[in-house]
Amino acid sequence: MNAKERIIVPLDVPDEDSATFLINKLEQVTFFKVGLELFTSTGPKIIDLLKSRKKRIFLDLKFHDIPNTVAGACRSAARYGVDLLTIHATCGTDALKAASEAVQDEAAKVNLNPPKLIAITLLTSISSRQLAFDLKIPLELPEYALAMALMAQETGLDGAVCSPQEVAQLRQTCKDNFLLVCPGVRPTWADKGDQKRSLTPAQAIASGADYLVIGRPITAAADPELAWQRICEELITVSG
Ligand SMILES: O=c1ccn([C@@H]2O[C@H](COP(=O)(O)O)[C@@H](O)[C@H]2O)c(=O)[nH]1
Repeated sequence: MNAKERIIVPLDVPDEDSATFLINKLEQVTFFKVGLELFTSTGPKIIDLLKSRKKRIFLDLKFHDIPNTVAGACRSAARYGVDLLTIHATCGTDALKAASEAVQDEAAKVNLNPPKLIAITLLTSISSRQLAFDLKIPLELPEYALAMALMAQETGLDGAVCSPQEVAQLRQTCKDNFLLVCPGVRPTWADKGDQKRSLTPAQAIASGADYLVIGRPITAAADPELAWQRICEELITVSG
């Protein structure tokens, strides 16, 4: 995979027209993420639109519910034929197993490739202080993120979402084929915004990330295509 294919651009916009505008501006981008804002607005229409443009799709709905409910949601998502799908690791092992079985089973029924089901370890907007004081979790942050990733791996998930600051440790400990997807990535020239545990794109790839989710540094730039190209050039120096 070349550096460009490792960048996933989130379409964090309110409607189909705004999404279409970005997709058109970013012609060379091959992988887009559809999250809560856009999917809640457009429903599956946006999936059809991206497929008609031959784009890869990360459906980032971050399921978090009881086993029966997440399994049902995963069945519905598996019918879209998307590439990546998220669930919170904190659903626990029963829900993760049910979700994983559901995507495999439903995709086979409809004769599609199952989406890679990946677990959110700890949102990249959470700091160590918030982990301790807001979430009341007594572990150190890297230890907690690793525990969530290992639980996901043991329950049969395909990968995890983690911040670039934890990815080296997860890469060392998890299996080679366990996908590691990093949001919270920021070039030195971009604003961090609400992201608390960021590294640059080149640092994240050098630390072992398979994919980088990079949104506002590209989508909020005056020239999104130029911002994307600048990031690609920075990445080529580490991954070719
Ligand atoms: O822990 C997480 C999980 C998902 N995200 C999503 O990634 C993008 C990041 O966008 P930026 O504009 O680059 O901050 C966004 O869609 C989040 O929902 C995350 O940031 N952290």
